[in-house]
Amino acid sequence: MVFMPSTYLPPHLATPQFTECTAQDQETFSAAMFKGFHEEPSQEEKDVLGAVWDADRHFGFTVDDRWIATAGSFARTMTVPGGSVPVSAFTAVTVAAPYRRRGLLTRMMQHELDTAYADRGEPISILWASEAPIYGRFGFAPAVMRARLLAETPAMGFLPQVDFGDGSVDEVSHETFSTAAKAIRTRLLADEPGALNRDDDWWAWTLFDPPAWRKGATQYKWILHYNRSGTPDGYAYFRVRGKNDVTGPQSEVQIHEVEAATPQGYASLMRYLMQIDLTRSFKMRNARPDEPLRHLLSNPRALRTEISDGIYVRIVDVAAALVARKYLSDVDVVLEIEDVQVPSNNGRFRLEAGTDGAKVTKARRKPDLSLSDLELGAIYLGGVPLSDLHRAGRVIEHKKGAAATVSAAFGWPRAPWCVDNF
Ligand SMILES: CC(=O)SCCNC(=O)CCNC(=O)[C@H](O)C(C)(C)COP(=O)(O)OP(=O)(O)OC[C@H]1O[C@@H](n2cnc3c(N)ncnc32)[C@H](O)[C@@H]1OP(=O)(O)O
Repeated sequence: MVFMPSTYLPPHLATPQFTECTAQDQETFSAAMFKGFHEEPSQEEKDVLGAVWDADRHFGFTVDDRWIATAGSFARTMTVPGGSVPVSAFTAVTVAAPYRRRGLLTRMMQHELDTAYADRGEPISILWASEAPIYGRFGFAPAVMRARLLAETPAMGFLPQVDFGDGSVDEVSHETFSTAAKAIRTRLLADEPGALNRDDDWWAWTLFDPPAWRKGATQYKWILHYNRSGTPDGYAYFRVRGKNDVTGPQSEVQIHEVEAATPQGYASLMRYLMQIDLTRSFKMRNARPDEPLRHLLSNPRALRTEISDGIYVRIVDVAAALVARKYLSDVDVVLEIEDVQVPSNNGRFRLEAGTDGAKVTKARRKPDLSLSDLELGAIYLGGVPLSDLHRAGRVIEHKKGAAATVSAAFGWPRAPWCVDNF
């Protein structure tokens, strides 16, 4: 006989209670969350992730003191064109199978949208979507793309004019790597829209390398590029998946992150990674959509590129988000925004902006463009041109030429990119 507590109610009779986390809930909350993702992490993984966990930002639904739905966020800072902004990095979304499709996710999302700016001053919420159709209805738009790069390395070859500089690349210990990489990334962060800040705990999570995640490949190998005077100015980390067949060695290099302060450092790191003995191919699961590697190659066709959605952006407060970034050209425009979930975002906003920053005021005059929060999230980081959304019929142009003007102003020389997993 199966024992049930006397208060037990089967799912169709139970009423889930909205519940905010306390520090004491960490273990039961994360157990429910991992279950929702079909994951069974080691204690070490729980500890490393636990170090960045913030009880005050997590919530969900309980039934009889059991978590049956989870969600929450991390406080991060994201680089935006010409600046940076506090963001709510939304995550840990699960609803237990017996309670799915009863509107619990919808209620958790509304809580996030009601509190991100009003309570925490975060005008933008971002997330990685487990499945692409889930979040558009809540105003989250794919705004940062990621590229999956694959190539047979012997077929690649570098252009003769590539400048590899006069430094060198070396494999180093985790400790040496971590100290140098933190310093290099701190210098580069301001120029990388979409990138998230990392404190020491986030670095520990980023470089975390448990055997269960290697799937037959080596542990991470850490490399630095040293410039002519011997100062590290670039880094990469990667694994090698050993493979042999009758034709000989066929190992694959799996690259996780490459950062360099100079073109020479970047080219040298890439050459190192493409020319490791006994390897014949490489794979990079989350490369920049505008990864410069292709411009180094004599045979660019050897590089296969698959673009897919990366970070989703939700503008939670229109005015605060628009003034947080800079613009590539001058623009004075009235945007009419429609936002179903955040009433204060509805209406007409005058954006007077340029290379020095922006001013946003509520407007009375006729709009130049009409769009919803979803389109605004998509264009915000400069990765999706507004003119594309206009051509797709998702932005209405009331004043001829406004779509092109606003599209140019929202653009940025670098495509947004995010390699941080949260
Ligand atoms: C940021 C992150 O953490 S991403 C991780 C998301 N979580 C997961 O993938 C874990 C496994 N999945 C789940 O736990 C759940 O299925 C969830 C959280 C995705 C959905 O929770 P639910 O409580 O069932 O969602 P809810 O009932 O509020 O659904 C709202 C709407 O979204 C739709 N929807 C929900 N999940 C999906 C999905 N996976 N694909 C497409 N549509 C979906 C529903 O059909 C519903 O549509 P409707 O309003 O037109 O009827």
